[in-house]
Amino acid sequence: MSTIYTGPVFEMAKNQFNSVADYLGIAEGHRDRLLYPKRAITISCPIHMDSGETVVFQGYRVQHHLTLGPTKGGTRFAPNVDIGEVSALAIWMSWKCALAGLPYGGAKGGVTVDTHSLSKRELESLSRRYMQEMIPFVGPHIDVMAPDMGTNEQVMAWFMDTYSMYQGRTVNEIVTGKPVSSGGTEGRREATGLGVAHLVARAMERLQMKPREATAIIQGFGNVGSYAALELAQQGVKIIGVSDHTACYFDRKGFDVDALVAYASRHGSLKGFSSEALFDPNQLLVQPCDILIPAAVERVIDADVATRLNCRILAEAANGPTTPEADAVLEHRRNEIFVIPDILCNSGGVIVSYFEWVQDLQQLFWKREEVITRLKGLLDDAFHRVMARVERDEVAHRVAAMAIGVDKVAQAKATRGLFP
Ligand SMILES: NC(=O)C1=CN([C@@H]2O[C@H](COP(=O)(O)OP(=O)(O)OC[C@H]3O[C@@H](n4cnc5c(N)ncnc54)[C@H](OP(=O)(O)O)[C@@H]3O)[C@@H](O)[C@H]2O)C=CC1
Ligand SMILES: O=C(O)CCC(=O)C(=O)O
Repeated sequence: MSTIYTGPVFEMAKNQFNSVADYLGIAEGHRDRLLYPKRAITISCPIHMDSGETVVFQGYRVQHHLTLGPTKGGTRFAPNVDIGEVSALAIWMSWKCALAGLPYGGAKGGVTVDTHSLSKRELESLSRRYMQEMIPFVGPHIDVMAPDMGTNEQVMAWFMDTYSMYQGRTVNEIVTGKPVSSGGTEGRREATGLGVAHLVARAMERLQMKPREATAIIQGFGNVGSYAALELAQQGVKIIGVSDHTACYFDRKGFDVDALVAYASRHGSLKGFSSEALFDPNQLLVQPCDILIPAAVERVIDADVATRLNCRILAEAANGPTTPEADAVLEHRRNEIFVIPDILCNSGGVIVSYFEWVQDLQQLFWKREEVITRLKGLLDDAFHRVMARVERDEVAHRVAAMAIGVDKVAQAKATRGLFP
């Protein structure tokens, strides 16, 4: 099939899917309908810049499948966003939601933009224009957006407000990851990082590792990386390496995570935090540690890096950090490195987004404790199902996790009449 879906990130999602389809015995003739997105929307967002000129930004939204309910997924504002990347991210959302047992298909959206170059007013204009252009294609029972790289609670509030003004009433349930004051839920801000740390704790239990003796390195110090660091530090794990786009630090003595978070929120990045601990970002992932957490962009662990990894647990907080070639290396190293695959590892975010959507639809709001208890329950359930499959079929952790997700979507399509 010739398609618009191209590029290295899409090829990765396709390659992973085909490996899982081989394992599940899905016939060739049924694969395209499971893999290729149902809808891909491309928009142009003309924005009046502070300079007086008008700049047109390209935006996307890809809705992967509609079999289990509305589609769900984040919106990414980043310089290299393209239709292939967004489609891969939407496909991964589908397997992630199905693995967690959420009544959603996957979606993802984005705008090709470097948000660091925008003023707050320009960012608001772009956010509002993006949602305005998407109004015909989204809805609380069609497609529900959320934050991803480069977007945050404020952007979600602008999305919600733009959609609500069009409807003439407040429609909280159109997006998740909103501020609590605008119909957001307690716990969503920290949900992804907290979920990562919770699953790392489960992995440590299985490996009989003690958190107070463990060290961690985290690449990416935004929403996910910073909350994962805070939660792991609470467990007693020593954070010995951190990085963002602007700086990279490594110190075997460990960092004061509260100080890192306070610095990053005051300065907008980690740049300037320390001059003694500055480190080469290209060497960070291969430093010796117990827990390695890529929490930034895709494809940072290729075959070469995988060969040189020096960790016991690889917790994939980012989407798609590990290439299929690296997976082949990790398969040989399966007794050395315990992988928590992305669609399991970072699923805490969409799980609490689901809770937010449910609360908004009911206009009945839960206490933080209830949100977190339910989150941990769903994460534990998914973790145990993945581990049971790994043990039963002796497959890699990623294959087991994806197989549960793909199988659920395939079964739903079959009962609705896709497969004869
Ligand atoms: N937010 C969520 O709820 C969820 C996010 N994810 C995934 O987690 C990852 C991070 O998302 P999120 O934390 O929300 O995004 P943010 O935009 O909040 O943070 C991204 C972080 O990654 C850093 N970064 C970007 N490029 C690089 C690089 N090449 N090397 C090192 N650091 C880099 C950024 O640095 P700087 O600020 O300097 O640019 C920033 O610290 C993404 O893969 C996302 O898809 C998955 C599930 C849910
Ligand atoms: O919270 C959500 O709905 C989606 C989060 C997301 O984009 C992701 O899990 O990759």
